[in-house]
Amino acid sequence: MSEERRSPRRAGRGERLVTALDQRLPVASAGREFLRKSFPDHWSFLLGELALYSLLVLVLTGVYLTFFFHPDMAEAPYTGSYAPLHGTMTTEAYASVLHISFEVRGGLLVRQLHHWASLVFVAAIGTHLLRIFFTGAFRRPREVNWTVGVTLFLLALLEGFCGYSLPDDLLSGTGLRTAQGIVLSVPVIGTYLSFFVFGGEFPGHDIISRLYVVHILLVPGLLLALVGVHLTYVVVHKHTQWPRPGHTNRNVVGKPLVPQYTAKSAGLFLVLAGVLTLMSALFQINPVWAFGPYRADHVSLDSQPDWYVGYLEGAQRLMPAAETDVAGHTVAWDVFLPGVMLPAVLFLILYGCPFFERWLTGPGPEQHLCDRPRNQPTRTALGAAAVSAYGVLLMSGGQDVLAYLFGLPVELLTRTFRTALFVVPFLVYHATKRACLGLQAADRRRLLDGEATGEVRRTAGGGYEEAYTLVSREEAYRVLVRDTPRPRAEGTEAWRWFRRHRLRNALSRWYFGRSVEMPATGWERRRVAHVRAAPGEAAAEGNGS
Ligand code: HEM
Ligand code: HEM
Repeated sequence: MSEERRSPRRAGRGERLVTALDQRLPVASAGREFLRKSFPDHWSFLLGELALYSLLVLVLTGVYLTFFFHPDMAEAPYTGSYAPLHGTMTTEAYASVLHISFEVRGGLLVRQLHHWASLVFVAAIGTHLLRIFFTGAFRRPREVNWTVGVTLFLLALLEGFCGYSLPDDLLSGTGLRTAQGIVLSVPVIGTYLSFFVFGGEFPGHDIISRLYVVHILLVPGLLLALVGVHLTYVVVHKHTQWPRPGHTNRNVVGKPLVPQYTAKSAGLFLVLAGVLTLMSALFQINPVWAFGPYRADHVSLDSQPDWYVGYLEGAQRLMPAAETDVAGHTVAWDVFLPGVMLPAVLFLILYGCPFFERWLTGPGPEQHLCDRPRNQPTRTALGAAAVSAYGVLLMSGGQDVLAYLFGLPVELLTRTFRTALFVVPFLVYHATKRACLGLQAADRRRLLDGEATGEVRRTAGGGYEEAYTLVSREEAYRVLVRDTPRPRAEGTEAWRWFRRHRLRNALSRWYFGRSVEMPATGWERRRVAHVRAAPGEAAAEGNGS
């Protein structure tokens, strides 16, 4: 377990206040070590906090909205202040959203703030997940925290979808209709499930009030409880950090929680809240009055879900029509595969990531230093390919809008995206892997030949040469300290033991087999001798298994 680095310094005002309170109420003494917890100074560590603070904005704005929102599907003619809809039959829910938007003081701002915050929330979680993935911060001992994180991601998507459906406008109703189609496509139990969820025929009279309970009670409760578990794990395991001189697998170097980190973090919250408020004041989002209330026989041309659900929509649009009859039950593969199987497989893969890598490496030491993505070419290439596949699906979800915008036939775009879904990730995988190996080779060259200073010198023989300097100690350390698990090799004891595990061996060679050797012996090693660790620091390449 890591130990935190302390340096002598004067206690700040915040710390003195805490000490004074602690003397009067000793409960805080238990948290003393917590107050001195160090936080590494790198922007990518702020993504998790961005998710945390957008969640806070969501809870605050969401509570305000609950004062005015009516989760009721009873219909009545609209009589509010938005004249174009006067006399139109709308549900109570829809009318209350118009009421929030046009009559409640600050209502529209808070609604827009809630919606913008939800988009930033999911985006922050997504990028946070990618940072954890690409730096290998899910490895031992953080596997369980990764699974807590994936569950948070799942809940966030569910929460966003429920919220989006609450206003009962044409767009949210179209989304619910799609969701019902997906539920119906579940073989054998689909019809019963749909009746159970919607309380009868679609849309019924219950779905909004049910989604409301899920949206304001069930999922936020689970989210907040799991965020608590998630952050407790972060405190217990301590942060990962980037390799630099003095940053080792056994310590955490950074600013203490109180006062420096708290100030920085509070600043981040204020900036986020300010930017979100500005966006909500300036940029319109989800103008439900323009879409009109939901009617089962209406659909607008460019109906689009929020971006994080767009990949599912895209998958549905790309899937060719396919149905089979099995023992009197219709299996609608064209809805079931993209609507149920795709997200299920996606999340299973996400849950499995740390365990898959662990299975390939076998038991190993705890890893507290972040991987530079280039040092794990296969993992990085797989991640990049997955992101590109996600991008293709997202664009396919908007294929009608793209067709309209560029004057292209929708069928042409559908066929193009179908091909792209297979070709693009394949190309991205290979290009990324090559790029990672190329970057490693460039690192090695820079270590051995030094860095060009930009100075050109005249040699004694009359020629010209470029001047080089040795790379800095910090840079060399960053390159040399890396985790390079070896694939299982034939002929060793381990190989004999692992002969029974052919699949595992083959996967291990594919996953860890390609990497550029860094200077390790003889003159090469002497060339980078200035990087040799000071006492107490991790030796160069000492972090590998
Ligand atoms: C509601 C959503 C989430 C919140 C509020 C949240 C918050 C945080 C915070 C504040 C940290 C510490 C700072 C940092 O390393 O960024 C953190 C670390 C971590 N998070 Fe999340 N997170 C969320 C979702 C996720 C997801 C979706 C994953 C992965 C699937 C994940 C995995 C992790 C891991 C493994 C760490 C430890 C990283 C390290 O020590 O470097 N989190 N999270
Ligand atoms: C935690 C993540 C949350 C997400 C991602 C989220 C997302 C959303 C979205 C996208 C909408 C539709 C907004 C619109 O009409 O433009 C919405 C509506 C709503 N949300 Fe949330 N929300 C979250 C949390 C909460 C919480 C904690 C509460 C209450 C305690 C809440 C209460 C509401 C209410 C009452 C509405 C309907 C009002 C309206 O649409 O104007 N939300 N939510």
